[in-house]
Amino acid sequence: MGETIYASATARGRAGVAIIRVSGSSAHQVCALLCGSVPAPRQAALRNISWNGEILDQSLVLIFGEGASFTGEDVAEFQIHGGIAVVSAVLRAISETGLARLAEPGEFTRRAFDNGMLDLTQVEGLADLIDAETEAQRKQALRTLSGEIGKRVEQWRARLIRAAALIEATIDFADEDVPVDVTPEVSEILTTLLAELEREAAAIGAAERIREGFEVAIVGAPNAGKSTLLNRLAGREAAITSEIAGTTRDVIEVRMDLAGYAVTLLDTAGLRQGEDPIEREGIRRAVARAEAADLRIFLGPPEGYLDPAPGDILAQGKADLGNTGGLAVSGLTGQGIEQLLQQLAEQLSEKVAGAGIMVRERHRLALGLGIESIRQVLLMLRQDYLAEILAEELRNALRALDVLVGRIDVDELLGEIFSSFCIGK
Ligand SMILES: Nc1nc2c(c(=O)[nH]1)N(C=O)[C@@H](CNc1ccc(C(=O)N[C@@H](CCC(=O)O)C(=O)O)cc1)CN2
Ligand SMILES: Nc1nc2c(ncn2[C@@H]2O[C@H](COP(=O)(O)OP(=O)(O)OP(=O)(O)O)[C@@H](O)[C@H]2O)c(=O)[nH]1
Repeated sequence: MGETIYASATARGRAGVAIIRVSGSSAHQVCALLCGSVPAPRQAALRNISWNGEILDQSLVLIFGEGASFTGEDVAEFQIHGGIAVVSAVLRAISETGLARLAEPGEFTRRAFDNGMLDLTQVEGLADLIDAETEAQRKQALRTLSGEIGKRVEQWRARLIRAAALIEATIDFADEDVPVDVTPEVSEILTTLLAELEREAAAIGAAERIREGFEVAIVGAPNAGKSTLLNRLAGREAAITSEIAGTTRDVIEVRMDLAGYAVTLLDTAGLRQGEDPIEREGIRRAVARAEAADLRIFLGPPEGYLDPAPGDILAQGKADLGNTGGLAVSGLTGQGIEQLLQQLAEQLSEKVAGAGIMVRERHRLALGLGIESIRQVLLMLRQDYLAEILAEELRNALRALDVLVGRIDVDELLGEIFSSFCIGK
Protein backbone atom coordinates (compact mmCIF):
# COMPACT_ATOMS: atom_id res chain seq x y z
CA MET A 1 0.00 0.00 0.00
CA GLY A 2 1.31 3.43 -0.94
CA GLU A 3 0.34 6.75 0.54
CA THR A 4 -3.04 6.97 2.16
CA ILE A 5 -5.52 9.08 0.20
CA TYR A 6 -8.85 10.66 1.08
CA ALA A 7 -11.67 12.48 -0.69
CA SER A 8 -15.37 13.04 -0.58
CA ALA A 9 -17.01 10.32 -2.69
CA THR A 10 -20.18 12.37 -3.03
CA ALA A 11 -20.66 15.52 -5.07
CA ARG A 12 -19.90 18.89 -3.45
CA GLY A 13 -22.82 20.87 -2.18
CA ARG A 14 -25.67 20.64 0.31
CA ALA A 15 -27.03 17.09 0.65
CA GLY A 16 -28.59 14.77 3.20
CA VAL A 17 -25.54 12.59 3.58
CA ALA A 18 -21.97 12.82 2.26
CA ILE A 19 -19.46 9.98 2.17
CA ILE A 20 -15.78 10.57 2.80
CA ARG A 21 -13.46 7.76 1.83
CA VAL A 22 -9.95 7.08 3.12
CA SER A 23 -7.83 4.36 1.48
CA GLY A 24 -4.32 3.11 2.23
CA SER A 25 -2.26 1.69 5.06
CA SER A 26 -3.12 4.51 7.49
CA ALA A 27 -6.86 4.51 6.79
CA HIS A 28 -7.79 2.64 9.96
CA GLN A 29 -5.48 4.81 12.03
CA VAL A 30 -7.19 7.94 10.66
CA CYS A 31 -10.44 6.43 11.87
CA ALA A 32 -8.97 5.70 15.30
CA LEU A 33 -7.75 9.30 15.64
CA LEU A 34 -11.10 10.80 14.62
CA CYS A 35 -13.50 8.35 16.26
CA GLY A 36 -11.52 7.04 19.23
CA SER A 37 -11.65 3.44 17.98
CA VAL A 38 -11.96 1.33 14.85
CA PRO A 39 -15.26 -0.55 14.38
CA ALA A 40 -15.31 -4.17 13.21
CA PRO A 41 -14.90 -4.44 9.41
CA ARG A 42 -18.06 -4.18 7.32
CA GLN A 43 -20.29 -3.32 10.23
CA ALA A 44 -21.77 0.14 10.26
CA ALA A 45 -21.09 1.86 13.57
CA LEU A 46 -22.36 5.21 14.80
CA ARG A 47 -19.50 7.37 16.12
CA ASN A 48 -18.79 10.97 16.97
CA ILE A 49 -16.04 12.44 14.84
CA SER A 50 -13.89 14.65 17.10
CA TRP A 51 -10.88 16.79 16.35
CA ASN A 52 -8.94 19.15 18.62
CA GLY A 53 -11.38 18.39 21.43
CA GLU A 54 -14.43 19.37 19.41
CA ILE A 55 -17.17 17.13 17.99
CA LEU A 56 -17.41 17.80 14.26
CA ASP A 57 -20.34 15.52 13.42
CA GLN A 58 -22.11 12.29 14.17
CA SER A 59 -21.12 9.71 11.55
CA LEU A 60 -21.81 6.19 10.39
CA VAL A 61 -18.40 4.62 10.05
CA LEU A 62 -17.56 1.70 7.79
CA ILE A 63 -14.25 -0.14 7.82
CA PHE A 64 -12.87 -2.49 5.15
CA GLY A 65 -9.75 -4.61 5.45
CA GLU A 66 -6.93 -5.01 2.95
CA GLY A 67 -7.90 -7.30 0.08
CA ALA A 68 -11.59 -6.97 0.86
CA SER A 69 -12.43 -3.43 -0.17
CA PHE A 70 -13.18 -1.55 -3.40
CA THR A 71 -9.55 -0.43 -3.70
CA GLY A 72 -8.09 -3.64 -2.28
CA GLU A 73 -6.45 -1.55 0.47
CA ASP A 74 -7.47 -0.76 4.03
CA VAL A 75 -10.42 1.61 3.77
CA ALA A 76 -12.35 3.78 6.20
CA GLU A 77 -15.59 5.49 5.18
CA PHE A 78 -17.35 8.24 7.07
CA GLN A 79 -20.99 8.73 6.21
CA ILE A 80 -21.61 12.20 7.59
CA HIS A 81 -24.23 14.92 7.24
CA GLY A 82 -23.93 16.48 3.80
CA GLY A 83 -23.65 20.09 4.87
CA ILE A 84 -20.88 22.07 3.17
CA ALA A 85 -19.30 23.12 6.51
CA VAL A 86 -19.55 19.57 7.92
CA VAL A 87 -17.76 18.07 4.92
CA SER A 88 -15.08 20.79 4.98
CA ALA A 89 -14.45 20.30 8.72
CA VAL A 90 -14.07 16.52 8.43
CA LEU A 91 -11.84 16.79 5.34
CA ARG A 92 -9.68 19.34 7.17
CA ALA A 93 -9.41 17.08 10.23
CA ILE A 94 -8.31 14.13 8.07
CA SER A 95 -5.71 16.31 6.40
CA GLU A 96 -4.49 17.54 9.81
CA THR A 97 -3.82 14.00 11.01
CA GLY A 98 -0.87 14.19 8.60
CA LEU A 99 -1.56 10.58 7.67
CA ALA A 100 -3.33 11.10 4.35
CA ARG A 101 -3.38 13.40 1.33
CA LEU A 102 -6.24 14.44 -0.93
CA ALA A 103 -6.86 11.93 -3.74
CA GLU A 104 -6.51 12.82 -7.40
CA PRO A 105 -9.42 12.24 -9.81
CA GLY A 106 -9.92 8.50 -10.33
CA GLU A 107 -7.21 7.58 -7.84
CA PHE A 108 -9.37 5.19 -5.80
CA THR A 109 -10.26 3.33 -8.99
CA ARG A 110 -6.65 3.43 -10.14
CA ARG A 111 -5.69 1.65 -6.93
CA ALA A 112 -8.47 -0.89 -7.44
CA PHE A 113 -6.95 -1.55 -10.89
CA ASP A 114 -3.36 -1.68 -9.63
CA ASN A 115 -4.39 -4.13 -6.90
CA GLY A 116 -6.13 -6.39 -9.41
CA MET A 117 -9.65 -5.74 -8.09
CA LEU A 118 -10.75 -4.51 -11.55
CA ASP A 119 -9.33 -5.00 -15.04
CA LEU A 120 -9.18 -2.16 -17.55
CA THR A 121 -12.52 -2.98 -19.16
CA GLN A 122 -14.16 -2.98 -15.72
CA VAL A 123 -12.66 0.44 -15.05
CA GLU A 124 -14.22 1.60 -18.31
CA GLY A 125 -17.50 0.00 -17.27
CA LEU A 126 -17.36 1.92 -13.99
CA ALA A 127 -16.79 5.18 -15.87
CA ASP A 128 -19.71 4.34 -18.16
CA LEU A 129 -21.93 3.53 -15.19
CA ILE A 130 -21.23 6.88 -13.59
CA ASP A 131 -21.95 8.59 -16.93
CA ALA A 132 -25.07 6.49 -17.66
CA GLU A 133 -28.16 8.63 -18.22
CA THR A 134 -30.54 6.02 -19.60
CA GLU A 135 -31.64 2.49 -18.70
CA ALA A 136 -29.91 0.90 -21.69
CA GLN A 137 -26.66 2.66 -20.79
CA ARG A 138 -26.95 1.62 -17.16
CA LYS A 139 -27.57 -2.04 -18.02
CA GLN A 140 -24.73 -2.16 -20.51
CA ALA A 141 -22.27 -0.43 -18.17
CA LEU A 142 -23.16 -2.77 -15.32
CA ARG A 143 -22.43 -5.74 -17.57
CA THR A 144 -19.05 -4.28 -18.49
CA LEU A 145 -18.30 -3.56 -14.83
CA SER A 146 -19.13 -7.16 -13.93
CA GLY A 147 -16.03 -8.28 -15.84
CA GLU A 148 -17.74 -10.04 -18.71
CA ILE A 149 -15.11 -8.95 -21.23
CA GLY A 150 -12.25 -10.17 -19.06
CA LYS A 151 -13.86 -13.61 -18.72
CA ARG A 152 -14.31 -13.91 -22.48
CA VAL A 153 -10.74 -12.74 -23.11
CA GLU A 154 -9.48 -15.31 -20.61
CA GLN A 155 -11.10 -18.11 -22.65
CA TRP A 156 -9.67 -16.78 -25.90
CA ARG A 157 -6.28 -16.43 -24.28
CA ALA A 158 -6.27 -20.06 -23.14
CA ARG A 159 -6.92 -21.23 -26.70
CA LEU A 160 -4.20 -19.00 -28.15
CA ILE A 161 -1.78 -20.34 -25.56
CA ARG A 162 -2.74 -23.90 -26.48
CA ALA A 163 -2.06 -23.14 -30.16
CA ALA A 164 1.23 -21.45 -29.27
CA ALA A 165 2.27 -24.43 -27.12
CA LEU A 166 1.63 -26.83 -30.00
CA ILE A 167 3.76 -24.74 -32.30
CA GLU A 168 6.51 -24.23 -29.72
CA ALA A 169 6.63 -28.01 -29.26
CA THR A 170 7.58 -28.47 -32.93
CA ILE A 171 10.45 -26.02 -32.41
CA ASP A 172 11.72 -27.94 -29.38
CA PHE A 173 11.47 -31.29 -31.10
CA ALA A 174 12.56 -30.18 -34.56
CA ASP A 175 15.51 -32.64 -34.53
CA GLU A 176 13.38 -35.69 -33.84
CA ASP A 177 12.91 -38.20 -36.62
CA VAL A 178 9.14 -38.38 -36.54
CA PRO A 179 7.88 -34.80 -36.46
CA VAL A 180 4.25 -34.53 -35.42
CA ASP A 181 2.18 -32.37 -37.71
CA VAL A 182 0.36 -29.93 -35.43
CA THR A 183 -1.02 -27.91 -38.35
CA PRO A 184 -4.55 -29.41 -38.35
CA GLU A 185 -5.11 -28.85 -34.63
CA VAL A 186 -3.62 -25.34 -34.59
CA SER A 187 -5.61 -24.47 -37.67
CA GLU A 188 -8.81 -25.77 -36.10
CA ILE A 189 -8.27 -23.80 -32.88
CA LEU A 190 -7.45 -20.58 -34.70
CA THR A 191 -10.25 -20.82 -37.27
CA THR A 192 -12.90 -21.17 -34.56
CA LEU A 193 -11.30 -18.44 -32.49
CA LEU A 194 -11.09 -16.10 -35.47
CA ALA A 195 -14.79 -16.53 -36.19
CA GLU A 196 -15.64 -15.66 -32.57
CA LEU A 197 -13.43 -12.59 -32.55
CA GLU A 198 -14.91 -11.41 -35.84
CA ARG A 199 -18.45 -11.89 -34.53
CA GLU A 200 -17.57 -9.95 -31.39
CA ALA A 201 -15.98 -7.13 -33.40
CA ALA A 202 -19.05 -6.86 -35.63
CA ALA A 203 -21.28 -6.45 -32.58
CA ILE A 204 -19.42 -3.43 -31.20
CA GLY A 205 -21.27 -0.89 -33.36
CA ALA A 206 -24.65 -1.49 -31.76
CA ALA A 207 -23.19 -1.40 -28.25
CA GLU A 208 -21.46 1.86 -29.10
CA ARG A 209 -24.81 3.38 -30.10
CA ILE A 210 -26.18 2.51 -26.66
CA ARG A 211 -23.13 4.04 -25.00
CA GLU A 212 -22.87 7.21 -27.09
CA GLY A 213 -26.50 7.60 -28.13
CA PHE A 214 -28.37 7.58 -31.43
CA GLU A 215 -28.95 10.48 -33.78
CA VAL A 216 -32.50 10.79 -35.06
CA ALA A 217 -33.16 13.52 -37.63
CA ILE A 218 -36.53 15.10 -38.38
CA VAL A 219 -36.69 16.05 -42.07
CA GLY A 220 -39.32 17.47 -44.37
CA ALA A 221 -40.51 20.49 -46.30
CA PRO A 222 -40.51 23.99 -44.78
CA ASN A 223 -43.41 24.61 -42.43
CA ALA A 224 -44.17 20.89 -42.15
CA GLY A 225 -44.09 21.26 -38.37
CA LYS A 226 -40.61 19.79 -37.70
CA SER A 227 -39.60 22.22 -34.98
CA THR A 228 -42.97 21.93 -33.29
CA LEU A 229 -42.62 18.13 -33.33
CA LEU A 230 -39.10 18.33 -31.90
CA ASN A 231 -40.30 20.57 -29.09
CA ARG A 232 -43.17 18.18 -28.36
CA LEU A 233 -40.84 15.16 -28.24
CA ALA A 234 -38.27 17.02 -26.14
CA GLY A 235 -40.95 18.37 -23.82
CA ARG A 236 -39.57 21.90 -24.07
CA GLU A 237 -39.22 24.82 -26.47
CA ALA A 238 -35.79 23.90 -27.83
CA ALA A 239 -36.36 25.12 -31.39
CA ILE A 240 -37.95 28.33 -32.65
CA THR A 241 -41.22 27.70 -34.46
CA SER A 242 -43.07 30.18 -36.68
CA GLU A 243 -45.47 30.35 -39.57
CA ILE A 244 -42.62 31.69 -41.68
CA ALA A 245 -41.30 28.92 -43.94
CA GLY A 246 -37.54 28.53 -43.60
CA THR A 247 -37.34 29.42 -39.91
CA THR A 248 -34.86 26.69 -38.95
CA ARG A 249 -31.46 27.27 -40.57
CA ASP A 250 -28.89 25.50 -38.46
CA VAL A 251 -29.25 21.97 -37.15
CA ILE A 252 -30.76 22.05 -33.67
CA GLU A 253 -29.86 19.21 -31.31
CA VAL A 254 -31.80 18.03 -28.30
CA ARG A 255 -30.56 15.19 -26.14
CA MET A 256 -33.28 13.03 -24.67
CA ASP A 257 -34.11 9.65 -23.18
CA LEU A 258 -36.27 7.72 -25.59
CA ALA A 259 -37.56 4.41 -24.22
CA GLY A 260 -34.33 4.02 -22.26
CA TYR A 261 -32.04 4.91 -25.15
CA ALA A 262 -29.94 8.06 -25.31
CA VAL A 263 -31.03 9.96 -28.41
CA THR A 264 -29.94 13.22 -29.95
CA LEU A 265 -32.91 14.53 -31.84
CA LEU A 266 -32.00 16.78 -34.78
CA ASP A 267 -34.26 19.50 -36.14
CA THR A 268 -33.16 20.41 -39.65
CA ALA A 269 -33.91 23.16 -42.16
CA GLY A 270 -36.97 22.56 -44.35
CA LEU A 271 -36.01 21.03 -47.68
CA ARG A 272 -36.83 23.24 -50.67
CA GLN A 273 -35.18 24.94 -53.63
CA GLY A 274 -34.37 28.22 -51.85
CA GLU A 275 -33.00 31.50 -53.24
CA ASP A 276 -31.49 32.68 -49.98
CA PRO A 277 -27.85 31.54 -49.77
CA ILE A 278 -28.04 31.17 -45.97
CA GLU A 279 -31.11 28.97 -46.27
CA ARG A 280 -29.40 26.95 -49.03
CA GLU A 281 -26.44 26.32 -46.73
CA GLY A 282 -28.91 25.30 -44.02
CA ILE A 283 -30.48 22.81 -46.41
CA ARG A 284 -27.08 21.42 -47.40
CA ARG A 285 -26.28 20.85 -43.71
CA ALA A 286 -29.72 19.37 -43.10
CA VAL A 287 -29.23 16.76 -45.82
CA ALA A 288 -25.69 15.89 -44.69
CA ARG A 289 -26.66 15.49 -41.02
CA ALA A 290 -29.83 13.58 -41.83
CA GLU A 291 -27.90 11.17 -44.05
CA ALA A 292 -25.33 10.57 -41.31
CA ALA A 293 -28.01 10.06 -38.62
CA ASP A 294 -28.95 6.60 -37.38
CA LEU A 295 -32.62 7.13 -38.18
CA ARG A 296 -34.83 9.71 -39.90
CA ILE A 297 -38.40 10.83 -39.30
CA PHE A 298 -39.82 12.13 -42.60
CA LEU A 299 -42.57 14.65 -41.97
CA GLY A 300 -44.45 14.64 -45.26
CA PRO A 301 -43.15 13.17 -48.55
CA PRO A 302 -39.34 12.88 -48.97
CA GLU A 303 -39.42 15.15 -52.10
CA GLY A 304 -36.23 13.78 -53.62
CA TYR A 305 -33.65 15.54 -51.42
CA LEU A 306 -33.07 12.46 -49.36
CA ASP A 307 -34.13 8.84 -49.76
CA PRO A 308 -35.61 7.05 -46.76
CA ALA A 309 -33.41 4.17 -45.58
CA PRO A 310 -34.90 0.92 -44.27
CA GLY A 311 -36.40 1.52 -40.84
CA ASP A 312 -36.89 5.27 -41.37
CA ILE A 313 -40.24 6.55 -40.20
CA LEU A 314 -42.60 8.10 -42.73
CA ALA A 315 -45.10 10.38 -41.00
CA GLN A 316 -47.54 13.14 -41.90
CA GLY A 317 -47.53 16.34 -39.87
CA LYS A 318 -50.34 18.62 -38.70
CA ALA A 319 -52.65 15.63 -38.20
CA ASP A 320 -55.12 17.91 -36.43
CA LEU A 321 -55.79 19.65 -39.76
CA GLY A 322 -56.87 16.35 -41.31
CA ASN A 323 -53.51 15.25 -42.69
CA THR A 324 -53.97 11.51 -42.33
CA GLY A 325 -51.68 9.64 -44.71
CA GLY A 326 -49.50 7.04 -43.01
CA LEU A 327 -48.52 7.81 -39.42
CA ALA A 328 -50.34 11.07 -38.73
CA VAL A 329 -48.80 13.21 -36.01
CA SER A 330 -49.36 16.67 -34.64
CA GLY A 331 -46.65 18.42 -32.69
CA LEU A 332 -49.22 21.04 -31.78
CA THR A 333 -51.92 18.82 -30.22
CA GLY A 334 -49.87 15.73 -29.41
CA GLN A 335 -51.96 13.52 -31.69
CA GLY A 336 -50.08 10.40 -32.88
CA ILE A 337 -47.05 11.16 -30.71
CA GLU A 338 -47.46 7.97 -28.66
CA GLN A 339 -47.46 5.87 -31.82
CA LEU A 340 -44.47 7.76 -33.18
CA LEU A 341 -42.52 7.16 -29.96
CA GLN A 342 -43.54 3.51 -30.09
CA GLN A 343 -42.22 3.16 -33.65
CA LEU A 344 -39.01 4.99 -32.74
CA ALA A 345 -38.47 2.70 -29.75
CA GLU A 346 -39.02 -0.38 -31.93
CA GLN A 347 -36.54 0.84 -34.53
CA LEU A 348 -33.91 1.63 -31.91
CA SER A 349 -34.25 -1.71 -30.14
CA GLU A 350 -33.94 -3.42 -33.49
CA LYS A 351 -30.70 -1.54 -34.08
CA VAL A 352 -29.23 -2.62 -30.72
CA ALA A 353 -30.47 -6.21 -30.91
CA GLY A 354 -27.04 -7.50 -31.87
CA ALA A 355 -25.07 -5.50 -29.30
CA GLY A 356 -22.10 -7.46 -28.04
CA ILE A 357 -20.05 -7.29 -24.87
CA MET A 358 -17.37 -4.97 -26.27
CA VAL A 359 -18.57 -1.40 -26.26
CA ARG A 360 -16.00 1.08 -27.48
CA GLU A 361 -13.48 2.02 -30.16
CA ARG A 362 -10.55 0.95 -28.00
CA HIS A 363 -12.01 -2.55 -27.83
CA ARG A 364 -12.49 -2.57 -31.61
CA LEU A 365 -8.85 -1.57 -32.19
CA ALA A 366 -7.45 -4.19 -29.82
CA LEU A 367 -9.72 -6.88 -31.23
CA GLY A 368 -8.75 -5.81 -34.76
CA LEU A 369 -5.06 -6.32 -34.01
CA GLY A 370 -5.77 -9.77 -32.58
CA ILE A 371 -7.86 -10.71 -35.62
CA GLU A 372 -5.15 -9.51 -37.99
CA SER A 373 -2.48 -11.59 -36.26
CA ILE A 374 -4.60 -14.74 -36.24
CA ARG A 375 -5.36 -14.30 -39.95
CA GLN A 376 -1.63 -14.00 -40.59
CA VAL A 377 -0.90 -17.16 -38.64
CA LEU A 378 -3.56 -19.08 -40.56
CA LEU A 379 -2.07 -17.89 -43.85
CA MET A 380 1.44 -18.83 -42.78
CA LEU A 381 0.28 -22.23 -41.58
CA ARG A 382 -0.91 -22.99 -45.09
CA GLN A 383 2.43 -21.90 -46.53
CA ASP A 384 4.66 -23.91 -44.18
CA TYR A 385 6.33 -20.94 -42.54
CA LEU A 386 8.96 -21.53 -39.85
CA ALA A 387 7.45 -22.37 -36.49
CA GLU A 388 9.44 -19.53 -34.89
CA ILE A 389 7.67 -17.00 -37.11
CA LEU A 390 4.26 -18.48 -36.38
CA ALA A 391 4.97 -18.40 -32.66
CA GLU A 392 6.01 -14.75 -32.88
CA GLU A 393 2.78 -13.79 -34.65
CA LEU A 394 0.73 -15.71 -32.10
CA ARG A 395 2.41 -13.71 -29.37
CA ASN A 396 1.19 -10.56 -31.16
CA ALA A 397 -2.37 -11.87 -30.96
CA LEU A 398 -1.93 -12.57 -27.26
CA ARG A 399 -0.52 -9.12 -26.74
CA ALA A 400 -3.59 -7.55 -28.37
CA LEU A 401 -5.84 -9.37 -25.88
CA ASP A 402 -3.60 -8.33 -23.00
CA VAL A 403 -3.86 -4.70 -24.08
CA LEU A 404 -7.64 -5.07 -24.22
CA VAL A 405 -7.94 -6.01 -20.54
CA GLY A 406 -5.07 -3.74 -19.48
CA ARG A 407 -2.58 -6.43 -18.62
CA ILE A 408 0.14 -4.56 -20.53
CA ASP A 409 0.86 -1.24 -22.23
CA VAL A 410 -1.57 0.68 -20.16
CA ASP A 411 0.08 3.76 -18.72
CA GLU A 412 -1.08 6.15 -21.42
CA LEU A 413 -4.54 4.62 -21.54
CA LEU A 414 -4.87 4.78 -17.80
CA GLY A 415 -3.96 8.43 -17.72
CA GLU A 416 -6.67 9.12 -20.28
CA ILE A 417 -9.35 7.02 -18.62
CA PHE A 418 -8.72 8.09 -15.03
CA SER A 419 -8.49 11.79 -15.79
CA SER A 420 -12.14 11.65 -16.86
CA PHE A 421 -13.17 10.45 -13.41
CA CYS A 422 -14.25 12.84 -10.71
CA ILE A 423 -12.34 13.23 -7.46
CA GLY A 424 -13.48 10.65 -4.94
CA LYS A 425 -13.94 7.89 -7.50
N1 LIG B 1 -20.28 3.25 0.78
C1 LIG B 1 -19.94 2.83 -0.43
N2 LIG B 1 -20.88 2.49 -1.31
C2 LIG B 1 -20.51 2.07 -2.56
C3 LIG B 1 -19.15 1.97 -2.92
C4 LIG B 1 -18.17 2.33 -1.96
O1 LIG B 1 -16.97 2.28 -2.21
N3 LIG B 1 -18.61 2.73 -0.73
N4 LIG B 1 -18.84 1.51 -4.21
C5 LIG B 1 -17.64 1.81 -4.84
O2 LIG B 1 -17.49 1.87 -6.03
C6 LIG B 1 -19.84 0.78 -4.95
C7 LIG B 1 -19.87 -0.63 -4.45
N5 LIG B 1 -18.71 -1.29 -4.91
C8 LIG B 1 -17.89 -2.06 -4.15
C9 LIG B 1 -17.12 -2.98 -4.79
C10 LIG B 1 -16.33 -3.84 -4.08
C11 LIG B 1 -16.26 -3.76 -2.71
C12 LIG B 1 -15.47 -4.75 -1.93
O3 LIG B 1 -15.32 -4.62 -0.73
N6 LIG B 1 -14.95 -5.76 -2.59
C13 LIG B 1 -14.21 -6.84 -2.00
C14 LIG B 1 -15.10 -7.74 -1.16
C15 LIG B 1 -16.20 -8.37 -1.93
C16 LIG B 1 -17.24 -9.08 -1.08
O4 LIG B 1 -17.12 -9.17 0.11
O5 LIG B 1 -18.21 -9.58 -1.70
C17 LIG B 1 -13.54 -7.66 -3.07
O6 LIG B 1 -13.89 -7.48 -4.23
O7 LIG B 1 -12.66 -8.43 -2.71
C18 LIG B 1 -16.99 -2.77 -2.05
C19 LIG B 1 -17.82 -1.91 -2.79
C20 LIG B 1 -21.16 1.44 -4.82
N7 LIG B 1 -21.48 1.74 -3.44
N1 LIG C 1 -52.34 23.03 -36.88
C1 LIG C 1 -51.07 22.69 -36.69
N2 LIG C 1 -50.09 23.59 -36.91
C2 LIG C 1 -48.82 23.23 -36.72
C3 LIG C 1 -48.45 21.92 -36.28
N3 LIG C 1 -47.12 21.86 -36.19
C4 LIG C 1 -46.66 23.07 -36.52
N4 LIG C 1 -47.67 23.90 -36.84
C5 LIG C 1 -47.57 25.32 -37.25
O1 LIG C 1 -46.94 25.37 -38.51
C6 LIG C 1 -46.00 26.43 -38.56
C7 LIG C 1 -44.62 25.90 -38.87
O2 LIG C 1 -44.21 25.05 -37.81
P1 LIG C 1 -42.66 24.71 -37.54
O3 LIG C 1 -42.65 23.70 -36.46
O4 LIG C 1 -41.90 25.97 -37.36
O5 LIG C 1 -42.31 24.06 -38.93
P2 LIG C 1 -40.91 23.61 -39.50
O6 LIG C 1 -41.14 22.40 -40.32
O7 LIG C 1 -39.91 23.50 -38.41
O8 LIG C 1 -40.54 24.80 -40.45
P3 LIG C 1 -39.12 25.32 -41.05
O9 LIG C 1 -38.27 25.70 -39.90
O10 LIG C 1 -39.52 26.46 -41.88
O11 LIG C 1 -38.57 24.21 -41.85
C8 LIG C 1 -46.09 27.13 -37.23
O12 LIG C 1 -46.94 28.23 -37.34
C9 LIG C 1 -46.67 26.08 -36.30
O13 LIG C 1 -47.40 26.62 -35.24
C10 LIG C 1 -49.52 20.99 -36.06
O14 LIG C 1 -49.30 19.84 -35.69
N5 LIG C 1 -50.79 21.42 -36.29
